[in-house]
Formats: sequence, C-alpha cells, structure tokens
Amino acid sequence: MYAIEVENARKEYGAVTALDGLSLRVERGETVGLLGTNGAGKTTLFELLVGLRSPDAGSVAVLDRDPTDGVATRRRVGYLPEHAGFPDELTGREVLRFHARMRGVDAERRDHRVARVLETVGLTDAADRRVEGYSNGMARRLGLGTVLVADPAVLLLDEPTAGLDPYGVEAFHDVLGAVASAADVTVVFSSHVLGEVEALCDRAAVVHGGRVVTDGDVDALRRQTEENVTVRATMGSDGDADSAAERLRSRDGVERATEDGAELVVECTPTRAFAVLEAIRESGDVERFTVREPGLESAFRTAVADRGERA
Ligand SMILES: Nc1ncnc2c1ncn2[C@@H]1O[C@H](COP(=O)(O)OP(=O)(O)OP(=O)(O)O)[C@@H](O)[C@H]1O
Repeated sequence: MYAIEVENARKEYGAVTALDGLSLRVERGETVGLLGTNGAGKTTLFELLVGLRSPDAGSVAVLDRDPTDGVATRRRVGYLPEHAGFPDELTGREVLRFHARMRGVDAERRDHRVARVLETVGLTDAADRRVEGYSNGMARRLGLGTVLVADPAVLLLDEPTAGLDPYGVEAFHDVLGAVASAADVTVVFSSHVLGEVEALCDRAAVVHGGRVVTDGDVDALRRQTEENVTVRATMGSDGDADSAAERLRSRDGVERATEDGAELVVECTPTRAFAVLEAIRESGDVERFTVREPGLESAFRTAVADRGERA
C-alpha cells in the first residue's frame, strides 16, 4: 500500500521546468531521503504533495487521495517547509497550541497532545519561553513539533537540519529516528547531507533536473558507485610494502597499488574488494589496515554525472 504515488508529474514556472516527469512511490511506514542538487525540484515536489500546487501534467496521490482535494487528507500530512518561522512573541507551547487548533485537534485533547509533543522534541523545559530566545536547533525541533502535533500519517520535511551545528543535527536525528520508527508513519525528507540519509533512511531517491534519476535501497545505491575502495595497510617490521604493492598490481580488481612509507595503499573496484583484502592479508606482515568505502556521496555524484548537468 503506497502512502505517496507520484506519476510523471510535470510542473513549469514560466520558462523554467521544475518537474520534468517525476515519478516516486513511497510505501506506508517507509523513511525515504530525497537527495538533490540545488534547484532539482524537491521543494516543488513537496508543494504538490501537500496540495499547495497542482501538477501541470501527471498525477499525485497521498494516502490514496488528491492532496488538493480537501482538508481531511491534508490534516494527516505534516509538512515542515525549509524556512519555517514563528512569531517571536509566542512561547513554544503557544505555537504548538496554535498549530494543534489549526490542524483540527479537539479542544479537550489539545493541551495533553501539546505537552506530549514538547516532550518528544525535547522542549518541555523551554515550553513557556518566548520563541525569539530559542536557538536554531530548538526552533527546528519546534518546527518538527508543529508537524507532529496533529499525529500525522505522512511527514514531509524539507531540509530540516540545514544550518544546524553537529549537536543540533544529532538531537534532531534522535527525535526523527524515534518518530520514523513508529509503525505506519511515512517520512520523506530532503537533504544535501548524504550522511544523514545514510543514517536515517532505508531508501534514497536522487532528484536531478526535475526527475528521480536513481532510487533504491541505501546499501544498493552505495554499491552503484564507480569509485574505488581504498585499503591502507600498515606493514610490520617483517613486511615489505614495496614488493607487496608490486605483486598486488597484477591482481584482478586492483586499480592501483603503491607504497607510502610503511603503508601499502591499494585501490580496488568495490566488487573485488573482499578478494583483494584477502590478498593483502596474505602479502606479508600486515599489522593493521583501514578500508575506506565509497559512500552514498560518490553514488550521488555518479547518478548525477550520468544524467549530465541540468539545462
Ligand atoms: N515560484 C517559482 N517561480 C519560478 N521558478 C521557481 C519557483 N519555485 C521554484 N522555481 C524554480 O524551479 C526549479 C526547482 O526549484 P525547487 O525549489 O523545487 O528545487 P529544490 O530542489 O528544492 O532546490 P534547493 O535544494 O535549492 O532548495 C528551480 O530552477 C527554481 O528556480
């Protein structure tokens, strides 16, 4: 059962094509990271998903309904825009109460719900302070609270951690990870930080030039990269990095093997990495080694490069 189904969506702003036949399906309960270059079309996609815009062609369904089709579906979808702001003079609790009222949370449940969300996003102690005194990280968590307060089935978060320091990112991830693991909550968030998509998502979709150019399981995407695995082995006193490098150069899958001081440095194709590691282990007195695998970042670069630069 899909929470989100976008088929061949097109959206133009005058001469600019923001979405150029974008298709994406997200199952209920999935957490999907949207990666993309600037101007790839991610925000436009979110705006279609919350019914703020309609596609010029193609179709968009959220929880089996057209999102422009009425308030009932929209209430089940929580959207955190990239630049969410709050009136400075309100407290965090007042902001959440306002959102709860706007999103149809019953009056008698409202205070309880707000208190629970404050707890979830770690703002209970700051709940009655004015928002103007909040740090960037606190404001982002309050933003997440505004979308959680109506207990949504689908969360759409547009670059939610942009501009946060590492502690702020970590705190945000803790909250989002806990929310996303709850049964039946579907999360789609966009990010330029590939590490956070690796950490939080089962699946990633790369958006480029208004289309999804690669989509799949995060581990499978990582393996699609054309970049090499690098192994650095520190040789012991009986080892000879130079002659080990010489022997390894003829091995299948080894792209480069060199000696760097007491270290043997070998670059190999990801598919042959295991066999090459064995060969390194057998190549003499190896004390320890490190392996640097190509991350999602290189898979992203490969996917975007394959499609050429955006026109
Ligand atoms: N209201 C608008 N009017 C005109 N052009 C727009 C409008 N909104 C977006 N665009 C253009 O559509 C394209 C897609 O923009 P969009 O904001 O959806 O991309 P994005 O992936 O969210 O980018 P970023 O990562 O930079 O936020 C861009 O070329 C952008 O300049």
